Amino acid sequence: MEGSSSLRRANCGAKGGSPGFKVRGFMGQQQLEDALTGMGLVIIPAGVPRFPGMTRDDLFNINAGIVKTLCEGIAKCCPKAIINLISNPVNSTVPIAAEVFKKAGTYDPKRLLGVTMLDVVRANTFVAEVLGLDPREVDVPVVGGHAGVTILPLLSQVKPLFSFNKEETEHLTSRIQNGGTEVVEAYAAVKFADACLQGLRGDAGIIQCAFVSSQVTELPFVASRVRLGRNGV
Ligand SMILES: NC(=O)c1ccc[n+]([C@@H]2O[C@H](COP(=O)([O-])OP(=O)(O)OC[C@H]3O[C@@H](n4cnc5c(N)ncnc54)[C@H](O)[C@@H]3O)[C@@H](O)[C@H]2O)c1
Ligand SMILES: O=C(O)C[C@H](O)C(=O)O
Repeated sequence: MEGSSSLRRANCGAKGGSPGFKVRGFMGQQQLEDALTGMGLVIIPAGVPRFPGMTRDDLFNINAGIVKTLCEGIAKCCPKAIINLISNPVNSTVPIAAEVFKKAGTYDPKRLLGVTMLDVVRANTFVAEVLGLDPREVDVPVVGGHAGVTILPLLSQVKPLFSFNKEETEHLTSRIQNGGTEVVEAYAAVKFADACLQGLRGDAGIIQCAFVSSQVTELPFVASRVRLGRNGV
């Protein structure tokens, strides 16, 4: 077995038990072929996530190798599968997968996709906030890549149509481009608060935790200062 690597495989149409599918687990390089053989869709979220202060590019050295290995397995065991790459940096893991498939002679650009839907969901949410609408009523086309300035929200094409001024356009573009960083920092803050609460168990006294975002200063929930008492109050 190789570390904590794990692969999950869902079989649609299995009999009995859960309605319509069952999940099986596989571990390590030696079970990779069993996990992949016969698959029509492979979704890859394997690899390390980033921490505050990191860019997605900082994940390249580890995740590139993981994606390469998995794609070599796909080329061998399920060359016709549709591949959804979630592992970051998506801007690089998709080209890595493409090169693996080209080398194996199985490359089909229509079956290789980088997952960037979060950019669209966040764009709809942030624009809806400005317009005072439900995000489900808003449609913001987002093109380009999945990192910083490569994420390009087409604010002139928003539905319902709206003409944003320069300040709104700059604010929304920046927030959409940095939405992932916002989430990474908020998640770290929540984990930190949780660790503080765990640490308080059985302790008398009060500790103070400062959550200071390095990049996103507008967000009250990221750049907040919390005072935690013995019961987390
Ligand atoms: N494209 C997107 O929209 C998007 C969204 C969220 C996360 N991500 C990226 O997805 C990746 C995973 O993020 P996460 O938050 O789920 O991390 P996580 O640490 O919660 O999960 C990663 C999983 O990968 C597994 N893993 C590690 N090495 C592996 C290997 N060699 N083979 C198979 N599995 C392996 C780990 O055991 C773990 O279960 C990160 O690179 C993150 O940046 C992308
Ligand atoms: O930003 C990240 O590191 C995770 C993911 O790519 C995201 O956009 O939320």
